[in-house]
Amino acid sequence: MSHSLWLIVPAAGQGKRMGADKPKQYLPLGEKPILAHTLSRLHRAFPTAHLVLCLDSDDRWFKPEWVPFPQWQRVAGGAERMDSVLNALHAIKAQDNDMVMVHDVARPCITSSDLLALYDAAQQHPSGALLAMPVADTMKRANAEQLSAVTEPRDRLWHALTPQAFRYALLRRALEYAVANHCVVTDEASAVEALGQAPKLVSGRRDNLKITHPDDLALATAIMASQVAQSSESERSC
Ligand SMILES: Nc1ccn([C@@H]2O[C@H](COP(=O)(O)OP(=O)(O)OP(=O)(O)O)[C@@H](O)[C@H]2O)c(=O)n1
Ligand SMILES: C[C@](O)(CO)[C@H](O)COP(=O)(O)O
Repeated sequence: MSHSLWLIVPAAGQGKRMGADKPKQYLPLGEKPILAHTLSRLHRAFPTAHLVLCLDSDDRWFKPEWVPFPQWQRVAGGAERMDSVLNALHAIKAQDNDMVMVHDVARPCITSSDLLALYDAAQQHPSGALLAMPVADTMKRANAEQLSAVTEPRDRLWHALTPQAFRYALLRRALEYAVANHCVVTDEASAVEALGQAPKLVSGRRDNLKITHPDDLALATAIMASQVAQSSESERSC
């Protein structure tokens, strides 16, 4: 039996660190807003998936024309990212074994190859999977005066990215457990880890940037231009 794929896109953040006059997902990258780029990348990889978009109830900027999916629904965001995702899980009519993939709206540079690799890994691993990047730099822990107090060993240390994908029943149980136990988790994998399970780390591209600060906008624009140039180059060489 084949199981449905649900794409949950938390997009109810305020973008405080960006400090713009609107939430960062509505800032333009080239000819369209960040939100439209992210949804378009997801749609290119999974055109028949069901999209669940978490938006703030007071959102004044969203336009349905930016959604390329034929099947989609809007749900209210919550106080934290984890509350937005849990609202989405409560709103959908999914089967326990359906696959749920969660992707930040603020990561518009995601590629189809990473999306498909993550999906395959999540199908194979009962505890789910997340895109991640091994830490490349020497890691310092600061003291209260922002002096470099300790160098932390970086072996087996990874940066967590999105998307992260899990079976519906597991992810819902994990986030409900986190809420009931007052654990604030910043990604889905942490909630699953709190149940004693270990999701698979899938090595992802280093250009899957989360737009967070103002200078990330120029970086994302450059990444997208380079990705477009690379894909037309590979099409020409076929
Ligand atoms: N209550 C919240 C908070 C965040 N998000 C989403 O979670 C993702 C990751 O959050 P982050 O990059 O921290 O975005 P913001 O919360 O908007 O940024 P900031 O922390 O600077 O305010 C984003 O896609 C954001 O829209 C959400 O859906 N609901
Ligand atoms: C989910 C995430 O993007 C993985 O890196 C990240 O944890 C979100 O964190 P934030 O505190 O909401 O920026």
